[in-house]
Amino acid sequence: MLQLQQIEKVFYEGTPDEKTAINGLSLTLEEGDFVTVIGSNGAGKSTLLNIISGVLFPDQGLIAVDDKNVTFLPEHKRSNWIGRVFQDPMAGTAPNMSIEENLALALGRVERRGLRKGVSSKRKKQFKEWLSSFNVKLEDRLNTRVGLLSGGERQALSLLMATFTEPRILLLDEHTAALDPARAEHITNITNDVVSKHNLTTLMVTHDMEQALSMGNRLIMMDDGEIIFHANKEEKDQLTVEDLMNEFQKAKGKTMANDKALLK
Ligand SMILES: Nc1ncnc2c1ncn2[C@@H]1O[C@H](COP(=O)(O)OP(=O)(O)OP(=O)(O)O)[C@@H](O)[C@H]1O
Repeated sequence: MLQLQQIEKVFYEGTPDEKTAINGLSLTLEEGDFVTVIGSNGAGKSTLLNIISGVLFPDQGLIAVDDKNVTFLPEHKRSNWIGRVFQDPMAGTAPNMSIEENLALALGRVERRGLRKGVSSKRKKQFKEWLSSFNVKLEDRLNTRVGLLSGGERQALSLLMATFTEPRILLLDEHTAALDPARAEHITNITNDVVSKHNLTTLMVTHDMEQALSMGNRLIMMDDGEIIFHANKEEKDQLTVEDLMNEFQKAKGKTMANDKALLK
């Protein structure tokens, strides 16, 4: 359902700062695929998500969703079928608006209507149901300003806002990295639940190789804008963190002191 063909993205082309961020990358995702994306700093992971979401356009190559060419479709025209959660809990939600206003806005993006004056009681009931399914105790705080929520609560809300509209593609950009281990685990569990509940086609960037191995049905490793290793479900189930480090070394001829080199 998502096809990336020979994607190329170069920053500052023709200048001394020229940097090839994505280098002839091709990738096809089937409906319901959940791909974890790992790679060293500057490997091109965020650029890849930015190109899929229309924040950036590629210099070359083609992006198709459900066989429709969307390569140069602007970001705002993709927002009704792409959900995205960022690393920064402050991103993706409006801090001065309440939980219910944020949810209504997210819904409005898809239902093609803006924020109405107030939220109907039927809608409030729906919001409460959605929130309680996430087990973060936000269902009785619909009128709380989002800026007052903890990082974990905000990430849960962002994840809900990115998924309750059942987007065609869900993009997760290190969305648990800024959280303490207990909260990160909770968001990880919610992510697994919501992705499987809606059978969402998902790309998740992470620096946590354990997480990359335990989540999803496919894994890709990137370096220098290329996919240097790809594992399907069966292969992934057999892999260890050490295997991933070996693959990285094999592909790049680099020696790593420890997994931090790939993780961070
Ligand atoms: N807007 C930009 N302008 C110029 N260079 C950029 C821009 N965005 C990314 N780059 C460069 O492109 C390369 C890939 O960056 P990208 O952020 O995609 O890597 P990443 O794999 O997400 O890294 P990290 O794990 O550190 O977040 C890097 O060298 C980066 O400096």
